[in-house]
Amino acid sequence: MTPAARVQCAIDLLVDIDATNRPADGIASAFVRARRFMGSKDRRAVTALAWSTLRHRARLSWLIDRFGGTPKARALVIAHLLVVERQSAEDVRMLFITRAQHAPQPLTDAEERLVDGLAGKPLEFREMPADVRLEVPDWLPPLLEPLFGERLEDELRALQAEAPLDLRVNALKSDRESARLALAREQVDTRPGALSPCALRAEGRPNVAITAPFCDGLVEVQDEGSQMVALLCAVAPGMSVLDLCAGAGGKTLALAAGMENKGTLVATDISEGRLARAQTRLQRAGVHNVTRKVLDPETRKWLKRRKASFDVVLVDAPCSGTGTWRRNPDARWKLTPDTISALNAEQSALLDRAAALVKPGGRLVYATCSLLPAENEAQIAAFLERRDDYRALPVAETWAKVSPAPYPGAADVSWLRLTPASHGTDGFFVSILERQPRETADQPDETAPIPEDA
Ligand SMILES: C[S@@+](CC[C@H](N)C(=O)[O-])C[C@H]1O[C@@H](n2cnc3c(N)ncnc32)[C@H](O)[C@@H]1O
Repeated sequence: MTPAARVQCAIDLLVDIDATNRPADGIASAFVRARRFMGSKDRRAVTALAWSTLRHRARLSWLIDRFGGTPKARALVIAHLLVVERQSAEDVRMLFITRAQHAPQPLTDAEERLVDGLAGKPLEFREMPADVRLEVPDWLPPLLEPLFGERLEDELRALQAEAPLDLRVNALKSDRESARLALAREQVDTRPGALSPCALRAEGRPNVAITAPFCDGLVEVQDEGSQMVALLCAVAPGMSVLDLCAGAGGKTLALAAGMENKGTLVATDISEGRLARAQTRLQRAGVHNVTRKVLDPETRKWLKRRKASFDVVLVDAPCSGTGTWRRNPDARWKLTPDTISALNAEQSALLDRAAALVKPGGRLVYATCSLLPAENEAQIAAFLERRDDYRALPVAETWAKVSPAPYPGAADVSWLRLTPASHGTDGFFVSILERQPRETADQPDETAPIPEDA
C-alpha cells in the first residue's frame, strides 16, 4: 500500500471505532480481516497511526477546535501528521493529492486552512485544560487526585504511553532462561521482568505469536502486573481453586502453572466466547487440570453445592479497565460515571458470591485492572463491614513468598496497587482476604443461599 492509502485506511478505521461503543482492538481485527489487500506491514502502519491518533485525541481535538475544523477522523489524522509526526504542510498535502488507488479524497478548503493553521504548531499549549493535556475525561482527575496527589500528572501521562510486550514463561514447559534463549533464536530479544520471576519483557514490539516458543506453549502474552495478581493467589499443587471471572484465561493459565497441573482449577465466566478462547490457550500451554464452566443456571446450581469448599477463589472483577488504558487508548472516551456505578454494584455482588465459596482458612483474592478507589479499596472496606469472618492479609507477606523483588507497595495498607508510572506494569489492585477458621469467628449461616450475580 502507498503511504496515502495507509492514511485513508487509518481514517476508515477511526470512523469504525467511533461508530460503536465496542473496544477498538476487536474493531481493528475485523477491519483488517475484511481487507485482504493489506500486508502485515500495512496492518501495523495503519493501526499504529490510528492508535497514536487515539492516544493524542483530546489534544488534537482541542487544536482542531482552535484552528478551525471539526475533530472527526479525517481532521484528527491530518492534525496527527502535522503536530505529532511533525510532517510539513507540503508533505501532508502530497498525501491528499495522490491519485493512487485507495488514496484519500483531496483536501477541502476548510482542511487546507487547518493544514496552514496547524503546520509547525506544538502539540501542547499552556491554555489547554489539564484534562485535555492528560488525555482523560474531565470527571476523572478529581476521582484520582486524592489518591495520587502531586503524582497525578505523572500517573496519567504514563497511561498515554504504549505498553511494553510482556511474556509469562510457562513453568509447565520451560524456565525463564531457556525460554529467553529460544525466543532469541527467533530474533525476539527479551530481558527478565523486574517483579515477576516468570516475566520476560520484549524489546520493541515483535510478533511473538508466530514464534515456536509461543506456538509450543513455552510463553504466553501477559502483562507483568497481571502475572503478579496470579502469583499473589499463592496456589499450590493439589489445591481446589476457583477463577470466578476467568475470561479468556490469562490468569487461569498462570494459576494452573502454579498448581503444577495438580488439583482442581475451575474457570467460570458469564461470557461463553471468552471461555472458548481460553481453551486454545490452555491446550497450547499443556494445562489439563482446568474445568471451564459458563455461568448458566446449571453452573450456578453446581456452584451452590460447593459452598465453603475452595482453598482459593480469585475474583478478577469486571471493572473500568482504567489501569489498561495504555493498551486501549479509546476506552477512556467510552467510559462514563454511570458505567462505573453499575460496575461497583457488580463487583460487590461478586465479592459476596465468592465469599460463600471459600472454605474456612481459605483465601478470596480480589483484583481489578482499575485505578479508581471506588472499585478497589472502597469495595474491600465495604466487604469487610459486611463479612466479619474475613480479614485482609498484608499483601507484602505473600509477595515475599512469590517474588524475589522488594515489595513495591505501601507499608501502611494491606492491599497493593501497581501503576504504569510507578511500576512499569498495567494498573492493578489486589487484596487478599482470608476466611477465618471456624473456631475463631462467627460464621454466617452456611445454609443461606449464595447471593445471586449482579
Ligand atoms: C477482568 S476480566 C477477566 C480477565 C481474566 N481473568 C484474565 O486474566 O484474562 C473480567 C471478566 O469478568 C466477566 N464477568 C462479568 N460479570 C461476571 C459475573 N457476574 N460473573 C462472572 N464473570 C463475570 C467478564 O465476562 C470478563 O471476562
